[in-house]
Amino acid sequence: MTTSTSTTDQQDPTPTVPEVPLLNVGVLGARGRMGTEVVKAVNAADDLELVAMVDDGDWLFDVANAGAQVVVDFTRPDVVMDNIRFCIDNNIHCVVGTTGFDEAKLATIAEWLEPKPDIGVVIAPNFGIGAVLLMKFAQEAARFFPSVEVVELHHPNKVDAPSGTAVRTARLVAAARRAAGLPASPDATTDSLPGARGADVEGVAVHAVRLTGLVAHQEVLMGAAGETLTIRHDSFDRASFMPGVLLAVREIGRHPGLTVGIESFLGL
Ligand SMILES: NC(=O)C1=CN([C@@H]2O[C@H](COP(=O)(O)OP(=O)(O)OC[C@H]3O[C@@H](n4cnc5c(N)ncnc54)[C@H](OP(=O)(O)O)[C@@H]3O)[C@@H](O)[C@H]2O)C=CC1
Ligand SMILES: O=C(O)C1=N[C@H](C(=O)O)C[C@H](O)C1
Repeated sequence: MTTSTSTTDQQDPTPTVPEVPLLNVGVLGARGRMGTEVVKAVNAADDLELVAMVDDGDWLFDVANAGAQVVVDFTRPDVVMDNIRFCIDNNIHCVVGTTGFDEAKLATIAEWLEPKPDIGVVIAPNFGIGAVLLMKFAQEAARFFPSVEVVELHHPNKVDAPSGTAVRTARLVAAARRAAGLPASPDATTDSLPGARGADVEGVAVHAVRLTGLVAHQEVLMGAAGETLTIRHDSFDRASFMPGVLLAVREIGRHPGLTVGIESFLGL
C-alpha cells in the first residue's frame, strides 16, 4: 500500500534539540608543555571553542578581544598574578594550573574577586584525578602515622621546587595531623650536608627529585611501629591532566569566587 502526504502536512518526527552555545576558551602559555596539550584537548572538545592562544610577548588583550569566557593559564609563577588580574578585570573566568601560590596571593585574588560576584577563579596545583585522590588519601591516612615525608619527582625543566602539589599535600597532611592532635614527627631533621633532609613544609619533610625521563610523580610515605604506607601517583603523560582541566573549564562558570583545587568539582 502506498500513501501520499502533501509536503505541507509532512512533519519532521525528530524533536528539535535547542543548540547549546560553545564555550569560548583562551589559553595562556599556549605553546608551553602544558599549554600545547590544553590546546589539543580544547580543540577536540565538541562543546568548547579555542578563541585565543597567548604566550610570552603576545598581547594579553587578545583573549578579551577574542571573546574568551574562560582562560586556562599554564604560564609561570612570576607572571600568573598579572594574568589573573587582567582576566578578572575583563570578566573572564580563570582556570589556573600555574604553581607558586601562597596564602597571601590567594587572599589577593579573593579581594580582586569581591567586586565581581559572577566571576570564578580556580587555582589547582594538580589537575590529575589520580593526584587529587592521592592528596585526599594522604589526608585521610595522616592521623594514623607518627612519621610522614613527601617525595616528588619531576622532569628536569620544571621551573619550581618543590612542586605545587607536594607543598599542598604537605600542608593538607600537616593540617590533618594538627586536627588529630599528633605531635611533631619524631624523625631527626639534622643533616650533615645541608638539604639532605629536604625542605620543611609545616613540619613535613618534602624532597624534590629532578630526572630526565620523568614527567610528574609523587610519593607520600607514612610510618608507624613496624609498618609503612606508601601512596604513589605517576603522570607519565601530560594528557593525564586534561580531564581535570576540561572539567574545570566547564564548571568554573557555575562556581563564582575563588576555588582551590578541583576536589569540589569532582564531588570529593
Ligand atoms: N596544575 C597542574 O596540573 C599542572 C601545573 N603545571 C604548572 O604549569 C606551569 C607551566 O608548566 P609548563 O607547561 O611545563 O611550562 P612551560 O615553560 O613549558 O610553559 C610556560 C609557557 O608560558 C609562556 N609564558 C611565559 N610568560 C608568559 C606571559 N606573561 N603570558 C603568557 N604566556 C607566558 C611561555 O612562553 P615562552 O616560552 O615564550 O616564555 C611558555 O609557553 C608551571 O607552573 C607548572 O608547575 C604543570 C603541569 C600540571
Ligand atoms: O611542572 C610540572 O610539570 C608540574 N607541576 C605541577 C606541580 O608543581 O605540582 C603539577 C605536576 O606535578 C606537574
